[in-house]
Amino acid sequence: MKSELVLPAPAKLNLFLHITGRRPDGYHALQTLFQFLDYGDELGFSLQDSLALECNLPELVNDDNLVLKAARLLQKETGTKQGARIRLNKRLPMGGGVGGGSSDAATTLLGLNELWNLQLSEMQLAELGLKLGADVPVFVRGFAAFAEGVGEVLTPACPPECWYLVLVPDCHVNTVKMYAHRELTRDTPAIKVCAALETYEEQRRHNLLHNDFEPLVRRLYPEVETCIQLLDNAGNSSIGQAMMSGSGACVFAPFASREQAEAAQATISSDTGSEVVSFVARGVNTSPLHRTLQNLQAVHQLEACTT
Ligand SMILES: C[C@@](CO)(OP(=O)(O)O)[C@H](O)COP(=O)(O)OP(=O)(O)OC[C@H]1O[C@@H](n2ccc(N)nc2=O)[C@H](O)[C@@H]1O
Ligand SMILES: Nc1ncnc2c1ncn2[C@@H]1O[C@H](COP(=O)(O)OP(=O)(O)O)[C@@H](O)[C@H]1O
Repeated sequence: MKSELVLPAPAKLNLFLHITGRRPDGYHALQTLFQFLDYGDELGFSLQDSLALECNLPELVNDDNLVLKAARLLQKETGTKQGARIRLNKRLPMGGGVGGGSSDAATTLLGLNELWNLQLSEMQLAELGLKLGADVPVFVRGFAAFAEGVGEVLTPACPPECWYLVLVPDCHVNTVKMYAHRELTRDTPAIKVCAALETYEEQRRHNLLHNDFEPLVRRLYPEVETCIQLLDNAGNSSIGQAMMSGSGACVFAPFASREQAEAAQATISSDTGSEVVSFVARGVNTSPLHRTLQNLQAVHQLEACTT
């Protein structure tokens, strides 16, 4: 049995999201604060001659899957003839605003870089990642960040690592359609990088954080509006406002402890007859992917020392 490299593909939250303009190429200029969650998909990589994807959701096995796109891009850029069997265990909601597809792509870039011993730097992989999607670079770099540009200009940040209750509304929000919507707010004044974290702290204390997609998505998708209200009603012990992540549909509220987040989750479950899908996860400023890779490297170094 060939050994498998097993790596996490964590979710992200946008702790605020400001759209500050529209570029000539149609992409939007953003300012957003990314934090990872210790919850996500899992991928397994093992060497074989050709490239093949397996998934617990068979409908995801197609050429448009970002995992296969990332693997092919890496083959093309490096000229490697190596292949891989890639196993994707999908847990994250799709089109949920928590970056599942982008995170899968980033984990594939880092995983195959290891498996195929390509020795590309994280900067090189982040540049490749940007060709796959604006959210891929932050997952490749693996640090919580204040992001600008289209989401790829990253300044490390350390927002509090609190616990989040994330609700998954029963609807799929199309990111492209939301970006193209004529009623989207695109003129939020830009803030300076050096002031961004102070602004975050200040706005967080006064429940003034905002996501420019949120008013539009709440209006177009009643499921999202309902979930925000559920969080507002159940979140007595919440330490901040309920918000939407990315272009939706997921919404979240922060808590000081796992127990408090789980208590709010239980209240919502009993109020709704367990109809709303949700999960509790911790916000982390270093990606679980990078922690796993560092641990693997430490094990390899130890093995090299003892043999
Ligand atoms: C909204 C955000 C916030 O983090 O997240 P999600 O809700 O998708 O998780 C991201 O900007 C989503 O990034 P991502 O999902 O990687 O977008 P891409 O695949 O690069 O782009 C999909 C389409 O969205 C639009 N797009 C994307 C990023 C951006 N800064 N401006 C845009 O206008 C473009 O029309 C593009 O063709
Ligand atoms: N590995 C993947 N996981 C999830 N979605 C993927 C994947 N590869 C491609 N996609 C496509 O990308 C779209 C958005 O994916 P996703 O990253 O889950 O959304 P979001 O960024 O809103 O969280 C999906 O609707 C799907 O069509």
